[in-house]
Amino acid sequence: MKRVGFVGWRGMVGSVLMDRMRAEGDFARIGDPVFFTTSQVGQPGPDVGSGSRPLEDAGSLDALREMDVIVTCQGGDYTKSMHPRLRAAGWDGYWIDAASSLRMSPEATIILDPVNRDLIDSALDAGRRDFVGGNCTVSLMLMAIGGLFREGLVEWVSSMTYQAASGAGAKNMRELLSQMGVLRDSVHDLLQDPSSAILEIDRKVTETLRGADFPVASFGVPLAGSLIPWIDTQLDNGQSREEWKGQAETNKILGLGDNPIPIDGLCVRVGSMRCHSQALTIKLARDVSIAEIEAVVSSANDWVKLVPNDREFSIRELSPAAVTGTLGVPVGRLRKMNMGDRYLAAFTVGDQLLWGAAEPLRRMLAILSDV
Ligand SMILES: NC(=O)C1=CN([C@@H]2O[C@H](COP(=O)(O)OP(=O)(O)OC[C@H]3O[C@@H](n4cnc5c(N)ncnc54)[C@H](OP(=O)(O)O)[C@@H]3O)[C@@H](O)[C@H]2O)C=CC1
Ligand SMILES: N[C@@H](CC(=O)OP(=O)(O)O)C(=O)O
Repeated sequence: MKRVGFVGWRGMVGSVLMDRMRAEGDFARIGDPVFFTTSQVGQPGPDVGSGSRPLEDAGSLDALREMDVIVTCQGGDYTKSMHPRLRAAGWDGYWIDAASSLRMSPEATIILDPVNRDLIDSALDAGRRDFVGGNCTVSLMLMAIGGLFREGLVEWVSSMTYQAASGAGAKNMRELLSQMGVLRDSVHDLLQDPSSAILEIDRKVTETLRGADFPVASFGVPLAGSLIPWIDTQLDNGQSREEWKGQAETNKILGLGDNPIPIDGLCVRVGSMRCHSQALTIKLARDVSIAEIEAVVSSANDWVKLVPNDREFSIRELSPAAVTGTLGVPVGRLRKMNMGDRYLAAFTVGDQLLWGAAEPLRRMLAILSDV
């Protein structure tokens, strides 16, 4: 792997990717990293160990065609604009992408190597060149309960999500914090006074939340002190696109094309910064003991972490506050439900910028270094 081009490296997902690559010493394995930009051509690029060079033009087919591998975190519009033209021009390098645009293309493989390394290897053997990170919610769910799928224990899954502001972008993370600040400021004086009436505080907060001045430019509606029960666009069947991805991408990642496992649920945005959480209802293919389920879940990969179904462990270890910024994917609240012995409850949390976005890309690049 000689020349690796990075596009979108200074965005939110790209920055997480760069941090992880630095932390793992990945740049030392890349002969010649080349950094591109859509807006800062010629400005100094990052120094990843061999000095800074001017940024190249991410819109230049000629410059991109020089690359053996292109890693892009620039977004779907960029992919739609550049990828077909590069391929049409005969470029046969590897394209590693964080955006969703190419995911369901028959030519593309969705990458989550702790779960589907076999599919990735088969795709490489077959000469495939497009490798795309999965939707964050899907990847995190599979990192958590991939063992149950692997053992054929899943008949269907319903995933109810609690998704972080980061999934909507950097501006949205800022807006969430601004909203929190505005709410707090609106009752600053009342909060100083321990004897003030809580219903008066609540009334003021609600008034602020609904006020014309409340900062909602990015989300369109309040998120702090509220939630948003819709993520991504609206489909004709009543699902949101985020909900549609659950079944479509999971089955593609697992290579279950002809025999898809039903997966559905409601996706909800909550006031978490960068961790997505999911409450799962899993219909088991057969009645299996909780001890067996725990063994299967916890042995699936190096990052899944079983949290005992115990109050103290759950509130301390199974939350965005505990997980944010880490690669661990805790799974807990594992218990059989009132509906019957084949109905399993689970709760899982994961950092959506790490396993949900940057980490599968980083690892794909590492796999290519060994090809
Ligand atoms: N956010 C998420 O959770 C996930 C996102 N993705 C995919 O990744 C894509 C990129 O997402 P994300 O990283 O959130 O996008 P960002 O908006 O953070 O970054 C995208 C690009 O915006 C440009 N940019 C303009 N101003 C700035 C600035 N002040 N700081 C940094 N970059 C700036 C940069 O391009 P340039 O240098 O060329 O100007 C950058 O590469 C998404 O479109 C999506 O397809 C995938 C999984 C999860
Ligand atoms: N849609 C996700 C983030 C994301 O970028 O997803 P995708 O990579 O599937 O477009 C969210 O809002 O939380």
